[in-house]
Parts: sequence; C-alpha cells; structure tokens
Amino acid sequence: MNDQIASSVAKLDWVTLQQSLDEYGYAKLPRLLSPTVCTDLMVGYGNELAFRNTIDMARYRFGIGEYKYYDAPLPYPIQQLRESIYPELSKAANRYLELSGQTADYPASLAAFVEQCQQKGQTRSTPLILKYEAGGYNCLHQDLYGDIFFPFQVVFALNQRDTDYTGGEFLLMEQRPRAQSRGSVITLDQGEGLIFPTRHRIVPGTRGYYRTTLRHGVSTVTSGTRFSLGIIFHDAK
Ligand SMILES: O=C(O)CCC(=O)C(=O)O
Ligand SMILES: [Fe+2]
Repeated sequence: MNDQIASSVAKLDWVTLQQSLDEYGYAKLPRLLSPTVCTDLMVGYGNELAFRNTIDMARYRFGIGEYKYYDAPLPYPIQQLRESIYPELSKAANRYLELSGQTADYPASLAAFVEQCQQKGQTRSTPLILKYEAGGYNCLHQDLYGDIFFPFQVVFALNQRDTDYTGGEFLLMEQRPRAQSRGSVITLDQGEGLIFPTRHRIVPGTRGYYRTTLRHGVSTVTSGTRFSLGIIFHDAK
C-alpha cells in the first residue's frame, strides 16, 4: 500500500509546528488527507464491521451527533497518521514534561506507547469518526480513557466547511489558573488537521512554567452534515 500520508507527515515543518504549540497550545496541519481518502472514510461510516462501538451523543448528553470508534486493525490511512505523527508529538510531550520538572518518559514509537496502554488494561482502540447533522454540536470535553493518556491528540476535517456544512467550528477552551477561561475558534478545510492538548498545556510564566486545563468541542452545525476524524493516541479501558 502506498505510504503517501506518512511521507507527507515526514515533510512537515515540525520546528514551526512546535513553535505554534508553544505560542497557542495548538497547531494546524496542512492538508494531509486527499479528497479521495476523506470520501473513502466517510463512505466507510456505513460499514458497521469496521467499528467496535457507536455512540449516540444525545444519549449521554455529550451533544447532538453520532460517533463510531474504529475497531483494530485500523483503516490504513488512520494507522499511518497515528504511527507517523506520534514520534514527533512524543518529542514535544517529553519536552513539556522536562520544562515542568518531570521525567520525560513517552516512548519514541507508537507501538511502545500502545504497549504501555495494554499493560494498564487499556486495550480498545480510540480513533473515531464523528458525524453531525444540522443542529448537531459537541459539548466541551476531554478524551481520557484510563490512567494512561497521551498529552496531544489530532482532529481532521473530512468534508468542506461552507460547502458541505455551515457552522460546526472547532472550539478550544483554556482554563487558566486563578483567571477566566480563554476560547479559540478554529476552522479546518477538508483534509486539514489540528494538533491540540488532550488535557493540559504547559505555558511559560513570569515565575517558571504553569499549567492550564483544556477542553474541546464543536459549535452548532447550522446546515448540512459535518464529518471529522479524531486521532487519539492512548487506547481505552
Ligand atoms: O468533531 C470534531 O471536530 C471534534 C472531535 C473530537 O471531539 C475529537 O476528535 O476528540
Ligand atoms: Fe474529543
């Protein structure tokens, strides 16, 4: 199979992406998924055999919409994304651990990290595809599925805003210690991605580094249907 995605990831300017993570806490990725790959993934939404679980978001009051967790083995483009992005993000994760005075212990490969998850009983795959119709939204949340979590995750837009749907912007809320929260609205075009913190962010302050708490969600889709792909690196209990 061709490894177009992995070679695109290898060509990314990770120095600039790291600077964006330092400055804003998140970093946008250029289009890594072709329209064909996006379409294949959206068509695959109907293939129940590919998924381990389907969640009706309203049922849990997570929002309005539906998402499905892929079963292992993951579809090839998703496995490639997860495997090729992880090593760069593990460097970033270790750097932030060191800055905050902790031991830098994220392994360099996804396989080694997934092995750590397995040892803690986190064995179920977490990459997911989400579908929101008009009126749909995703409440602010964190994706934690056990003791082990990876500090970054990535989301990709599978279809095109303002053509296939309106509204449905990605939301990132940063809760700062002893201060009010700051919100960011991020729009992604088809195939583009966003790296954002799973739980916390390490921010330089006047007296060393401090930690903020992040939540993410999606604003209301006002028309059409929005599809997205979530790449979470830790597996679930
Ligand atoms: O649909 C979105 O853009 C948000 C998806 C999400 O919550 C995630 O990828 O964890
Ligand atoms: Fe999420």
